[in-house]
Amino acid sequence: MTPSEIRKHLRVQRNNLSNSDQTLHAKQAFNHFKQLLQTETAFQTPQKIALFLSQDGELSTQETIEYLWQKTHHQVYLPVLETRDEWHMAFVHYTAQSTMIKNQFGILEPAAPHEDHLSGEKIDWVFMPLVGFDLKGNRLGMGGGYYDRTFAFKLNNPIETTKLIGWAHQCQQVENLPAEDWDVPLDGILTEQGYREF
Ligand SMILES: Nc1nc2c(c(=O)[nH]1)N(C=O)[C@@H](CNc1ccc(C(=O)N[C@@H](CCC(=O)O)C(=O)O)cc1)CN2
Ligand SMILES: Nc1ncnc2c1ncn2[C@@H]1O[C@H](COP(=O)(O)OP(=O)(O)OP(=O)(O)O)[C@@H](O)[C@H]1O
Repeated sequence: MTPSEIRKHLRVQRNNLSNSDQTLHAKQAFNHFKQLLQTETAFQTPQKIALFLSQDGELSTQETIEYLWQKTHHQVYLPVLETRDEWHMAFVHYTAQSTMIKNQFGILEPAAPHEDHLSGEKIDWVFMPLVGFDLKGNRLGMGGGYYDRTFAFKLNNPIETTKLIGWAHQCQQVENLPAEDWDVPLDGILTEQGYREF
C-alpha cells in the first residue's frame, strides 16, 4: 500500500470506533497520562505541554487538558498554523479563557498576536495527533507535513530536549510505515493500552 492508501485505511479505522470505545479509550489514555506525570521526574517542575483538539475520530485529549488546567502547575499549548511562514506550526498558550478561531481545516485555535507564538523548540512535551504509527516510532499524519517541518530541528540535533509523543488509538498501529527523509520519529507513544518509549 502507498502512504495515501494506508492513510485512508487508518482514517476509516479510527472513525469506525464506537462512541463507547472512544469514551473508554479517552479515559484509559488519561489514566496512563496521569501515571506518566507521576513517574517522569521532569514533571516535578512546570512544563510546557502541547496537545491538540481532537477531531475526525482522534483519541480525545479533553479530559487530559482539563486535568492539566485544574490540578497541575503545567502550561497547556495548542498548535496554530502559520500560513505566512511556509506552512509551519507554532504553539500558543491555551487556557479556559482563550478566544478560539477556526483555521483553514476547521480546527479551533487560540487567537494570539504573533509575538505570543512559540516555536517548537520552546515546548517541553508535544503530544501529537497522528493517523498511523509503527513499531519503530515512524509517524503518518494528515499529509500536511506540519509536524515534520516544525520539528525538523530534532533530526540534526540529538541533544534537543523537546519530547514528541504520539497520542492515538492502538488500532492506528501498523508494523512498518515507509519512512521519508524528512519524517521526524516519535520518542514515545501513548494509547489506551499504555505509554511506551521507542
Ligand atoms: N486535531 C488535529 N489538529 C491538528 C492536526 C491534526 O492532525 N489533528 N494537524 C496535523 O498536522 C495540524 C493540521 N493539519 C491538518 C491537515 C489536514 C487536515 C484535514 O482534515 N484535511 C482534509 C481536507 C481539508 C481541506 O481540504 O480543507 C482531509 O484530508 O480530509 C486537518 C488537519 C495541526 N492541528
Ligand atoms: N522538513 C521539511 N521540509 C520541507 N518539506 C517538508 C518537510 N517535511 C515535510 N515536508 C513536505 O510535506 C509533505 C507532507 O509530508 P508527510 O506526508 O510526511 O506529512 P504528515 O506527517 O503525514 O502530516 P502532518 O505532520 O501535517 O500530520 C511532503 O510531501 C513533503 O514535501
